Amino acid sequence: MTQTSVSEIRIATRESQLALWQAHFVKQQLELAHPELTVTLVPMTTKGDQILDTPLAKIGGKALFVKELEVAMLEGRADIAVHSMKDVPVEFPEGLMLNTICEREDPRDAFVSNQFDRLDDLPAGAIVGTSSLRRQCQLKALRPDLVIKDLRGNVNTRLRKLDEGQYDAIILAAAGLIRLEMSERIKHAIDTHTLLPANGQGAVGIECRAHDNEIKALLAPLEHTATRYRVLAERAMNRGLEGGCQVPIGSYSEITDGELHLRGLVGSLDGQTVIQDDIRGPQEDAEQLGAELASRLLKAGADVILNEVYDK
Ligand SMILES: NCc1[nH]cc(CCC(=O)O)c1CC(=O)O
Repeated sequence: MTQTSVSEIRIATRESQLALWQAHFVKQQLELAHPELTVTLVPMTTKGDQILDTPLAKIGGKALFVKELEVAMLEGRADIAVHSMKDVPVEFPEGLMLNTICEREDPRDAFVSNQFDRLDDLPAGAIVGTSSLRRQCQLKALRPDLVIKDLRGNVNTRLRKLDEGQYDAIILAAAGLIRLEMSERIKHAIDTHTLLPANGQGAVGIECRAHDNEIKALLAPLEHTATRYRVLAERAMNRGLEGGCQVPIGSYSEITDGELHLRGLVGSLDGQTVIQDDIRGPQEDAEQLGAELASRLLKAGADVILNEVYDK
């Protein structure tokens, strides 16, 4: 038990099923680590949850999903916010910080379909649903014959649209399906060499007030060191590319015996140009490795691609 005068932690959370699952998961972990502690959920709807019919890239990107939660923490209506790391903007507002990164779930993208078992089985002209520019560009590069159609909404909405026959297959993060106990919908987890995941995919992070030492002490047992290094490297790469909003960027890292291996990708929206590189180094250098890989990618032509994407 940590010595602290804090007896309650309030978790600001979005109301989507996945967000609630993650908040409950953190609540459970906190209660396990600190049996005396009361943990409550403060659910709220964000702009990102309200605007469901417009591609994310057009409405300002990921920040829309976290703003309300951050304001609640700054105003003292909540103490922590639980995020999917891949939805957390690379920079934090003054007074808040990302304190904790929990152990990563399956980081891969999942192929979900009612008729087909694998990406390779899709016939020419098959309609694949995803709104992620990262998935779109990699899919187009792999299979220029597929038709990629926008797909927004929470996990259940996306599955419903597939079941209604609007798509032949959809791509979702495996982690979301696993957490919502729908892993039977995963026909095939696409290996990371075929489809490079988004930075932080599958990892849950906890944000809190930067100077709230009591809360930080209570969060400490939830930290997973290897996941932290990996996610820090991936995020540093995105930061180096200024990949704050929705962009066709993939970054994924693994650690073997303390050595971190980071792979990065920037692609054009049509999938015609894909720039890839990788870097290795001690896990402690996670952020430098990410920054270094970003500058290599920029030099190799990612700057031109990204400027085009931002202009659109
Ligand atoms: N962009 C929405 C989002 N944010 C996190 C996940 C899944 C879980 C995760 O990556 O931690 C998803 C769903 C998806 O991309 O299919």
